[in-house]
Amino acid sequence: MIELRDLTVRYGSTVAVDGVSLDLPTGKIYGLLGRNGSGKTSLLSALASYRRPARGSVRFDGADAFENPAVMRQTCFVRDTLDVNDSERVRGVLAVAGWLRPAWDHDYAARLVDLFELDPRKRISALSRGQRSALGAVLGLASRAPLTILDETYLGMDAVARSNFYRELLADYLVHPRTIILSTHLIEEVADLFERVIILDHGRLLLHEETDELRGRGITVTGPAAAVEAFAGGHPVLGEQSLGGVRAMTLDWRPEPADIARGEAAGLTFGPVGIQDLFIHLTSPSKRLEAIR
Ligand SMILES: Nc1ncnc2c1ncn2[C@@H]1O[C@H](COP(=O)(O)OP(=O)(O)OP(=O)(O)O)[C@@H](O)[C@H]1O
Repeated sequence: MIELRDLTVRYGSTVAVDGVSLDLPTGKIYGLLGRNGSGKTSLLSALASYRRPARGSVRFDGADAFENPAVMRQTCFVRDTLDVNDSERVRGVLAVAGWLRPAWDHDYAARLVDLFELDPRKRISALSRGQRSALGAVLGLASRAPLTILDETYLGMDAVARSNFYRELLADYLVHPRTIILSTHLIEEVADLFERVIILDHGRLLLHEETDELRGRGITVTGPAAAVEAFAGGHPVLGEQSLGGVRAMTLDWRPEPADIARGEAAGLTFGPVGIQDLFIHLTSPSKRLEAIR
């Protein structure tokens, strides 16, 4: 169990993380979401002992995490800076990771390097943005660290590389379960990987919930625009999209089976709530107070 208690991170007078308390059972994939500047990187930096909290604590299985060598060996924090020397070569960075990381898998790292078409001889300074991201993904996955934190590392990757990354992450996690925290703005793309979702808003914890429960908070109804609008009645709308005469509306409402049957008879189809719609709804300024219900 990872326990955050009243975790507070400050930069001078800026409070980046404001009294966050969270219990994170190990062996799950977490999605950490929040708008720009909401405190995600600051929280993850404190979690990985990169930054001393101004107040509060992080405990791993009861042990204080800050600058605790035993805990730090178990933690792999990959952020976009990669924390490597730009004059280093890819193969050198991988060799150091293999030396530092107790569970590093050399063969797996080599397979990932091939998959992402990385040239091991290249210097870090010569990598494109996407290649740097791919190297971050290799470092994060092949470390097999009990706590693996990926802070928007895959943002620079193209769609093919990201899809390879998501597939690899899930496949490797199923064989080697560990705690993985993914911070991302590509919410809908990654949401299927999340077992739990954590949302930060202005440094505070807005929500920590099972993904399935979140998806069940409402319903998405799709069909001819007029029928969708009639079905929606006055229920709060979390998001909507239109294409031609077809409309999809996400509603903050759990209809009864009889309502669904009535809707289906009118040609409507139903699905779960999109995490991104919910995120936008919950973090838009007027909705913040409704978040914890
Ligand atoms: N080194 C720093 N010095 C001063 N203020 C900082 C520093 N790093 C972050 N902050 C401030 O702390 C707050 C939280 O920033 P943080 O980087 O943790 O947010 P984030 O959720 O990761 O944002 P983004 O999604 O834009 O990457 C912001 O107000 C930011 O301006």
